Amino acid sequence: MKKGVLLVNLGSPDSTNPKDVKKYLDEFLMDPRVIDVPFWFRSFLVRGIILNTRPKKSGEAYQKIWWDEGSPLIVLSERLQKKIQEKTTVPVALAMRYGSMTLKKGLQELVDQGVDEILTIPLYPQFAMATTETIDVKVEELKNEFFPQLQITSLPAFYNKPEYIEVLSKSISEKIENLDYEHLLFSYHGVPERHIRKSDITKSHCKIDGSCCITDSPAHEFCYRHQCLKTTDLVAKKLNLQPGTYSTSFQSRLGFDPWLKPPTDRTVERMGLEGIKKIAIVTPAFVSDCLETLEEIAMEGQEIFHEAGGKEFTVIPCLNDRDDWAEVVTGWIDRWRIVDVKTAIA
Ligand SMILES: C=CC1=C(C)c2cc3[nH]c(cc4nc(cc5[nH]c(cc1n2)c(C)c5CCC(=O)O)C(CCC(=O)O)=C4C)c(C)c3C=C
Ligand SMILES: [Fe+2]
Ligand SMILES: [Fe+2]
Repeated sequence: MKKGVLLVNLGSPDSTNPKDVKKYLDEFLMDPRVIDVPFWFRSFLVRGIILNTRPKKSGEAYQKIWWDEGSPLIVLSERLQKKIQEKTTVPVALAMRYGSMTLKKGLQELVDQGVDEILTIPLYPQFAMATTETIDVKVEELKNEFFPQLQITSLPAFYNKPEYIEVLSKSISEKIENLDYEHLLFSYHGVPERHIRKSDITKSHCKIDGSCCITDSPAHEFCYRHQCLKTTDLVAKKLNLQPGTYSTSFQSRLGFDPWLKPPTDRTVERMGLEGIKKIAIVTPAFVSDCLETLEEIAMEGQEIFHEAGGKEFTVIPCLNDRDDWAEVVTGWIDRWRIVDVKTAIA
């Protein structure tokens, strides 16, 4: 069998034009694993309310971060794919869960190169319904409909893998080692609390309180909150961060349901109001810099901090196409090529 790899990231609109943003947001927000309510209600919320105003606002936000080559998330993912391809003999393609760089095209690209066994690598460190699960489900649908001959496996979330923690920690220490910061904030993309309960395979563990995510349970394999807290904890141990000098928050809330807490914007504001002058912020739910890091954190977050009295706001870049990160992913691919997926990421 000939093996190939499909890297998968979230996707971006084709341009910052509100028409393109609307098309992209429609596909994204109509995904039942992103807005997980019955179809009629999702349709009413997304097509009847959100898409009337959001595309213009989001288009303006995208304009602030857009590069000459296109969306940062896409360009950075392409650079990573090229670097990995230079390091391995296995064909490596790239696709997005939403937008024009579809999963179908990515799978087809590998099939055209004679590949019949594929490892998909969702470029998300932590499992969530709205990240890893939606990719796995869509790939399965496409396999059943168009590529029944393919054997496909998915790389599980790597939130706690030593080689990932090592490069993430290194990327942070490079930025903060000579920095006189007072607090390091780990800001993860938020999800509605309901998503966490739905993903609880034990149906009894997740209380979304101070204890469940640090009490051993099989639920953790699919608990986004546990996995975010664990990533923070492992990095803190690696960097020898002292208690009280770092914390975790969740950004990008949308809608009125309860989302994971504490929210990043309120946390940053509170720190400024409490007299903290210098903070550093890292965004480990994102492997590539994107709207959520370049605009929501580096621009909006910084403004909120300054308005609340803060002075220095240092944003740590995502792993993007760092050489050591490309090496780590290539290591997983090569171990999968020689043995299997469990060994690859053991
Ligand atoms: C109900 C809404 C959303 C959920 C749940 C959600 C989860 C989620 N998203 C990411 C990663 C990214 N999200 C990005 C943009 C973005 N996210 C939402 C909504 C939800 N995300 C919206 C509406 C948008 C679009 C922008 C906007 O209008 O504000 C991006 C950036 C994409 C880019 O082109 O740069 C990323 C990346 C994760 C990891 C996640 C769950 C863990
Ligand atoms: Fe999102
Ligand atoms: Fe939990």
